[in-house]
Amino acid sequence: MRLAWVWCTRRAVRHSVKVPRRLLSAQVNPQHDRLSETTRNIGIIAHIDAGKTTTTERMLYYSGYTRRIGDVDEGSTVTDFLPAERARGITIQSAAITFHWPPTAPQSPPPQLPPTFDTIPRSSIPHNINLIDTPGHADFTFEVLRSLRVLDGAVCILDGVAGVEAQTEKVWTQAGHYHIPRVIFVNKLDRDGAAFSRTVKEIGVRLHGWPAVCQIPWWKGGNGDFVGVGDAVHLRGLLWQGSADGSQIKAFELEQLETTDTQFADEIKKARIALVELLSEHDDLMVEHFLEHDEDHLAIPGLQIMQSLRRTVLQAPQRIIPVFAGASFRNIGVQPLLDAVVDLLPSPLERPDPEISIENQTSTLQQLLSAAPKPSVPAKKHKKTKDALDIAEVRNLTACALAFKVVNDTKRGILVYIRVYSGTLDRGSVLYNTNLHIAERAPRLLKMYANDAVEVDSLSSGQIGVITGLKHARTGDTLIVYKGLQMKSQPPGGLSSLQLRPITVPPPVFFTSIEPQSLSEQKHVQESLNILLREDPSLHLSIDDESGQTHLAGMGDLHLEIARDRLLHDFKAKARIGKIEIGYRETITASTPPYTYTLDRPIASKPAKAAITASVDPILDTSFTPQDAILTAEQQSAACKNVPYESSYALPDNSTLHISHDGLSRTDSSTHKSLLPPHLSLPSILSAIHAGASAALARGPFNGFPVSNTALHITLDAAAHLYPETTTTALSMATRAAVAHSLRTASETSPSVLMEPVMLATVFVNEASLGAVVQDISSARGGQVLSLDSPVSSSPSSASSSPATPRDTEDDDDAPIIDPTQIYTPPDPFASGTSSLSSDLGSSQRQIVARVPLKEMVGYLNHLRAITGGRGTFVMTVDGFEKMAAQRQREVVEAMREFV
Ligand SMILES: Nc1nc2c(ncn2[C@@H]2O[C@H](COP(=O)(O)OP(=O)(O)OP(=O)(O)O)[C@@H](O)[C@H]2O)c(=O)[nH]1
Repeated sequence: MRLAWVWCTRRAVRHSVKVPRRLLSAQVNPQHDRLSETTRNIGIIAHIDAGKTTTTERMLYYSGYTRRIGDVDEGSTVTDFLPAERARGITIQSAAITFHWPPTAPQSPPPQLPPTFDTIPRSSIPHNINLIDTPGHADFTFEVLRSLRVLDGAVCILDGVAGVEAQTEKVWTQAGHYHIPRVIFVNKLDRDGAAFSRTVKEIGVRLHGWPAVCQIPWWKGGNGDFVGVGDAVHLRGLLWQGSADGSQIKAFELEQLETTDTQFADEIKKARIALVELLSEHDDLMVEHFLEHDEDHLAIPGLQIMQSLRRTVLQAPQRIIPVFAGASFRNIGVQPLLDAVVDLLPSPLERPDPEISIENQTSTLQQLLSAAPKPSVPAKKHKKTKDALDIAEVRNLTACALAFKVVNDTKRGILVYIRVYSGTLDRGSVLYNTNLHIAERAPRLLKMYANDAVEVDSLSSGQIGVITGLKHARTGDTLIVYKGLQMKSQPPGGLSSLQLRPITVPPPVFFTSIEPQSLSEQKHVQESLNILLREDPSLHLSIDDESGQTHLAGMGDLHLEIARDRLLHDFKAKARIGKIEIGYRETITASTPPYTYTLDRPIASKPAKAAITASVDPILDTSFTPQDAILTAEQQSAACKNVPYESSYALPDNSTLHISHDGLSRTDSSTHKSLLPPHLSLPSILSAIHAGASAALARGPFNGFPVSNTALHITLDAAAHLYPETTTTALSMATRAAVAHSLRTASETSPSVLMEPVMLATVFVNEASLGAVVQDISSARGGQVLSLDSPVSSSPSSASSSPATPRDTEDDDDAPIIDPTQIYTPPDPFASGTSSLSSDLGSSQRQIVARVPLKEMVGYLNHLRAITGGRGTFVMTVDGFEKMAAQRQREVVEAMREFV
């Protein structure tokens, strides 16, 4: 028997399907739901090298989008299109691609939907798949997080030899945090040492869900080459043979297999029984089907099994994890995986209402659109309450989208990838950017097919697409369309502060210096850096006024290495780039008396005069958290204390700013006229002081690192400090000079101390290497081991109660404790020895959680591999910044001096 999608694939490949140019733009409002229903916004997530890019290439090929299969190792893939990605064979920037599954013939009209999917599978109707390929390397975790926000479902790819790896576990948990339904593809089953069963058990134990084995591997003759899969849902064997590109698949019904390969047929039956039993525990309808079919596990139609799987996958939290098998490099298993994407993962219509924040309070988009916004949870650090928005204001909000990625394309310029969350965004719309508070027009809208693009007239709710020609929008910005909005105006009321799924950027812990090679190069270098920053908000830029150097800070050494490569090779910027160094912070230990600085010199050839009084106090915390290190722009600019004559702000790195402005009330401006020069207002003065103070803290007096744990006190005496020539620039410069002087005085009175980033590292090793690794962490690296666990024995509850465990939980305190012996798996023909899988699992893998200074973790992977015979892996996140002991600080400072 030939399968429908085999035929479709061949036909599509033959005709090289090109998506009709106006397919999407032809959609009018009544069709949007139909389009949404047949849309899947999915991501591929996994540990580095598990085979995401290889699998994506096959998906594009079988969907008829490409004519040949790209190869990661030859650097010819479609999705890894940055030269830096192709050179390293890894994915750095997530690429968003649209294709159709099953493939549609050219010019075919949008699909008609049946009244229900009770009698035919969803995968029999062409779906519009927006696929986001995410990077696997820990340095790009933020890129993964950013992608996760716009996904409706995900395929997690596991390496069938390595099993569940550290980064997979981390990303899986993050996806769970966003309640993203997931299916698993166990890849690389063609490789020596592939262990499907062990991997499935690891899924249960380490990913905390019940694996629903939908396919089992088909080894030729029971223990030979990997040739196909046994399909427990539809009770058949699928054999990939007859064509090198994997487009021909032979299906064998169970009855046929019973005569040709009894053992395999028996195993498919066992898998089906286990599947029905498992589903029955989580889905009442499956129990009904089971009873209707006289309790015969094999008699239940495949379609009903698929529907039951879908219901359980869409449950939140997700308890059942469908597992599929294959080897994408050998072109085995990808077409049924695509069917599973369509059949099991949700459409945008089936996703929870997206979170928003509006005037620093959280709510959901639907609550807002129903014109009854009820901000429920006050955002951290903000007490301000919000009046409900005017109904008319909300009605005029015609579209709302999130810019989730910005890419500089050599051919098309800056591409802003967006996901539309409500309404329809039309070509030429004026978009209001609620992060930057500016409006800009969307000149062109595109749907991206990897390197190819199709222009469309509109993008409707649930769709992912690209806007070209935007000059300002950055990754993470919210874009709204407000009826009648002009380019220079802003939407009324709180709408101008509407943020979709706000995300906190983690603090940068590495930095490098960048200097243009010549003055004439300065402009190009600056422009290139600006693009890099628009693309990646986890990069930070600061200018060191004293040395004139620009500092670029990021999340990891690879992160900065890639930024450097992009700058030098992709943007051809001529710049000298320094060594990648750790981003320490420095903090004062003495207070200073008030110091007044008066600026009295021309600025930009115009007379300028302003004065400011500043003093500083140390905040004596010995550590601070990543949340204290980074504040959102809104948090930084919002005064957190509403005393009329005093404004207080939280600053990054656990510092604070207190401005007292006697006589100038925040709540009553009646006195301002007599006290302020006519061209100044209190808000503009406060914002100038804020900017000057932040600039002074960006470079400390001790070693030039950003200053942390410092309370700044500014006094503004309107009568003594403000002059007719006072401008906001002059005020900002005076503040900066006054604060910098105070910091210097503090540092001279009592030496400043350094604070270093400390990481929370989770290291996975074999039992045999445990001692050596623990010894290395605690002695050689000065780390503190917090827990030693066997992942099998550690229950999720004990894991989450441990402060050491970096699992950011799925808000799921009842995650099941999975006993691996209760998980069905087929036998692994290549499993070693006589030990049972569960004891293998329990004894072989150990998990060490430790806090270790970042400095000691630089280059750790190579060392770990050396002492664990290549099997050890680890993940780490910033746990906070801590004061360094005197001896350690001396060593670091000396090393820095040597380097200078
Ligand atoms: N034997 C075998 N090798 C595979 C298979 N799938 C991928 N590979 C190889 O594994 C390596 C990594 O594959 P990629 O597709 O780049 O993996 P990735 O997950 O995209 O990696 P990153 O982009 O770096 O995160 C490449 O050398 C592939 O050829 C498979 O099914 N079998």
